[in-house]
This record gives sequence, structure tokens and C-alpha cells, in this order.
Amino acid sequence: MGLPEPPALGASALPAGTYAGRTVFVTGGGTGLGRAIALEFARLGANLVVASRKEEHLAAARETLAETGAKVRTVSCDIREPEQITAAFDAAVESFGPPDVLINNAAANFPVPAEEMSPNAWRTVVDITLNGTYFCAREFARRHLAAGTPGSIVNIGASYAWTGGPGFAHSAAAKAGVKNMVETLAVEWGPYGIQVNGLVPGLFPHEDMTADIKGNLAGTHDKDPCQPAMRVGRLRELGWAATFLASPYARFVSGHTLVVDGANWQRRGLVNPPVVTVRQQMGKGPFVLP
Ligand SMILES: CCCCCCCCC/C=C/C(=O)SCCNC(=O)CCNC(=O)[C@H](O)C(C)(C)COP(=O)(O)OP(=O)(O)OC[C@H]1O[C@@H](n2cnc3c(N)ncnc32)[C@H](O)[C@@H]1OP(=O)(O)O
Ligand SMILES: NC(=O)C1=CN([C@@H]2O[C@H](COP(=O)(O)OP(=O)(O)OC[C@H]3O[C@@H](n4cnc5c(N)ncnc54)[C@H](OP(=O)(O)O)[C@@H]3O)[C@@H](O)[C@H]2O)C=CC1
Repeated sequence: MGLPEPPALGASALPAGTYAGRTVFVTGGGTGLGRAIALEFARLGANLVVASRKEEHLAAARETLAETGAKVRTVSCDIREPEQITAAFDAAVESFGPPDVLINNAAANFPVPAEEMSPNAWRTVVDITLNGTYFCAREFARRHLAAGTPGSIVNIGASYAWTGGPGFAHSAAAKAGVKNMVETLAVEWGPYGIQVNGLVPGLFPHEDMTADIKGNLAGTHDKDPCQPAMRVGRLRELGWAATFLASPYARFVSGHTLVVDGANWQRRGLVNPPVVTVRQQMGKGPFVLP
């Protein structure tokens, strides 16, 4: 049987208008989980700012969010570049005033055996996932500290921050940094009224997943029976968790990372399924030095 299905898309645990007059800045909000998160904030009355690199993703955000009647500003931004983040926040202020909430969702990832990863591949994933997350948090907090206003940050993580992630050494290490940063920044900025939390999705397959990740996922057997919940996550479940964490109803929750994965990451035993190396999983032969 597994865990029951959630309420239908369009339902909400929070009162209508919880985010009326508030502005939410979502990085990578044009695809997958970021777009699903932006949608739930929009349904609760928020103005949305969506920042990412590709115009087609920004267009997708505008199209999805338009259905809610929310006001939306999209801005092209590579979160590896602090000056581009400053410009994106300036654009947000120009449209709506300072963002009240930052959802640090943008990240980079591809499966690769650790021994094959190039230095630039490692740097790229860490630069986007860890450094970019910090640069966005820094920009958001500096503006609030200077203005004396409260705010809320939610960093999207991954459960291999705790467990390690074979085939994803770069992303797992970066996400461990993201989780640790939540704990540091919540203490540093709490006195100024800034909440900082983490939100970790379990397996949430979606159409926008990159070809690399889809390929790896396709190579695994049935997804649902491999989860204690007997099902994968529904995108709206992550959106609901994000809107709660950043809401007035969770003001005393800070420095916490909430895992939304139907207990999958706790599924450990002394006897686990047979080990399949990352090379085998990816259909690669023995490693040979180039
Ligand atoms: C089991 C179930 C699982 C299920 C898996 C479940 C997911 C677990 C949780 C985590 C999920 C996520 O984070 S999901 C988020 C995934 N989404 C994304 O990654 C979207 C954004 N990604 C991108 O833009 C690109 O993929 C990325 C490469 C990261 C950045 O693009 P750039 O144009 O900046 O970089 P590039 O110049 O193309 O590449 C930089 C370097 O990386 C190398 N590189 C790029 N792709 C590579 C690849 N596939 N394998 C090796 N190396 C690669 C290049 O060769 C370069 O190194 P050199 O050749 O040496 O110069
Ligand atoms: N889907 C899942 O099952 C899981 C996802 N996660 C996490 O959830 C979050 C969303 O993942 P998901 O929706 O699946 O992935 P997607 O690949 O759909 O989204 C990644 C987003 O990040 C943006 N992005 C990537 N690089 C940059 C950059 N340098 N600057 C600005 N934006 C960038 C992309 O937009 P653009 O290309 O336009 O820049 C894209 O919208 C990530 O943090 C991921 O690690 C964690 C565990 C599992």
C-alpha cells in the first residue's frame, strides 16, 4: 500500500493569501522542482522572481505562473557570478521591492565515476551548487541587514549530504556544504530576523530532468517499490513544504533541514542489495588511464 497520495494539485495547507504582498525569489524556478515550488508560492498570493540562465526556462516559468494570476519577473542570471546576482536582486527590487523569501534551488549535477571526473567538472558542480547558493544567500542577507527587515531563506539540498552519493561525488560534497551552511547562517543571521532552513527532496522524477540524470534513472529498476513509501514524491509535496518553512507559521523553525522523502534515506540494513559499481551502473568498462 505505502504512504497515501497527497491532496490534489491546487490544495494548500496554508490560508489563502498567506504570501499576499510578499516577494519570493526562486533560483532555477523555471524547471522541475523550482517551478513547482514557485507555483505553490504564487497560489498563496506571492509575487515571484525567477532567476536562471536560459531564456527557455524563464519563459516556462512565466507561462506556468501566469495561470495563477501572480505577478512574475524573470531575470537571466548565472549564480556563479556574484555581480549577476546583485543585478537580479536589483531587478526584483525594481519590480516588487526587496524579496522577503529566497529559495536557493538552482544546482548542477551529472553522474560520473569519481576517478573519471575532470577538475573542471568538479569545480563546475561545486561552483553552482555550493558557491552559488552562498552568493545568493549573502546578497539576500546583506540587503535585509542593511534595511533592518526580516527574511527567510530555504536552501534545497539532497540526502546524500549525509550518506554520500556514489556517482555524484561533486554534488554530494556540495550539498553537504549547503546543509552545513544552513546551520551556520541560521545562527549568524537569526538575531537580525533572518530564518535559514534546508529542504531536501527525495526522488522526485520530472520531465525537465537533464538527459544525464534521466539516463541513470532509466537504468534503475522500478522506482516505486524501491521506496519505503512505495511511491516517489509528487512535485506539489515539495512546494507545500517550502511554503510552510518560509511562512509566518514556521518563524521559530530555523537552522533545520527538512527531508521530504518518505523515509527513503533511512532505509539502511546490515545486509543491503548487492553492490553494483558506478562504472557498471553506467555501462562502462574498466578504467584505463588516458
Ligand atoms: C540512480 C538514480 C539517480 C537519480 C539522481 C537523483 C538526483 C540526486 C539529487 C541531485 C539532483 C540535482 O542536483 S539535479 C540538478 C541537475 N540539473 C542541472 O545540472 C542543470 C544545470 N546543469 C548544467 O547546466 C550542466 O549540466 C553543467 C555541466 C552542470 C554546467 O554547464 P556549463 O555549461 O557551465 O559547463 P560545461 O562547460 O558544459 O561543463 C563543465 C565541465 O563539466 C564536464 N561535464 C559536463 N557534463 C559531464 C558529464 N555528464 N560527465 C562528465 N563530465 C561532464 C565538462 O566536460 C566540463 O569539464 P571539462 O571538459 O574538463 O572542461
Ligand atoms: N529531482 C530530484 O529528484 C532531486 C532534486 N534535488 C535538488 O532539487 C533542486 C532542483 O532540482 P531539479 O528541479 O530536479 O533540477 P533541474 O535540472 O530541473 O533544475 C535545475 C535548475 O537550476 C538552474 N541552474 C543551473 N545552473 C544554474 C546557474 N549556474 N545559474 C542559475 N541557475 C542555474 C537551471 O536553470 P537554467 O538552466 O535556466 O540556468 C534549472 O532551472 C536542485 O537543488 C537539486 O539538487 C535534490 C534531490 C533530488
